[in-house]
Amino acid sequence: MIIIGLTGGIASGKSTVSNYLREKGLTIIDADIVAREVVEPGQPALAEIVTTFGPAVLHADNTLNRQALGAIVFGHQTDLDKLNAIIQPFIHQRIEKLEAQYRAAGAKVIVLDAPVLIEAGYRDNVDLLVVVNVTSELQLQRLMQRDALDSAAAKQRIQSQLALAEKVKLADVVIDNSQSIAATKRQIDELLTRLDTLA
Ligand SMILES: CC(C)(COP(=O)(O)OP(=O)(O)OC[C@H]1O[C@@H](n2cnc3c(N)ncnc32)[C@H](O)[C@@H]1O)[C@@H](O)C(=O)NCCC(=O)NCCS
Ligand SMILES: Nc1ncnc2c1ncn2[C@@H]1O[C@H](COP(=O)(O)OP(=O)(O)OP(=O)(O)O)[C@@H](O)[C@H]1O
Repeated sequence: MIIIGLTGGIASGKSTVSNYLREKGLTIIDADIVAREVVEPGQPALAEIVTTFGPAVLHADNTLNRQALGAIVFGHQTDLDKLNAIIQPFIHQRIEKLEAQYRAAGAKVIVLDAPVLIEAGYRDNVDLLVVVNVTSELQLQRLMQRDALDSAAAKQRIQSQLALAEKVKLADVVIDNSQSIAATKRQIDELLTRLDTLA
């Protein structure tokens, strides 16, 4: 089974790319979804988060208040490091379990869509690293627009990650998402043709 790692910067277009790959029939593991599952009420990661950051990171119904936790960790590296140390092992464990399930089911190719794939030390677990790239101006503009953030908050989130230019250096394949979505899809089609040839 070939594992394709799909990463990029925040708002660089990973979801846009992975949605198209899903449309084309590929199996996707979405790390953002996994990251939500491991903090559901009753999960050990949530209990550790509350012990570390206090009960203000919970809603009244005991679900995680993501906005409150995001306001603490984005822009405060020490707190982000603490959150990563708690949550990343649970995310890894769940991803490995999903990979094993897909392998057992006979999948030939799976895509791991993870925004902090490289930062989380997952580079060596994937066979091909695809990085979705965009100019810094467009990244900031698209992030502000999508998440209704002001420029300072958007920049804090961008700076919480390894610079996109550094990720590009580690990539096997770079998809440039600075033009139209149609142009991006054409690059993905080319990638799929190359994968077909490899398989
Ligand atoms: C801090 C949290 C609660 C904020 O939740 P919120 O719903 O506001 O944002 P969401 O989870 O949709 O993330 C939005 C984007 O922020 C970026 N981001 C998320 N986590 C991180 C992180 N640990 N480091 C750097 N950037 C991150 C990603 O680009 C992501 O796509 C949440 O991001 C979280 O639990 N993060 C830690 C888990 C993690 O590392 N997730 C990434 C998937 S491996
Ligand atoms: N080529 C494009 N042209 C115009 N807008 C785009 C293009 N690609 C993506 N977008 C828009 O930019 C925003 C960010 O894209 P997307 O959500 O796919 O990024 P992401 O990398 O998955 O982000 P995150 O790391 O936060 O999960 C979205 O609002 C999306 O609709």
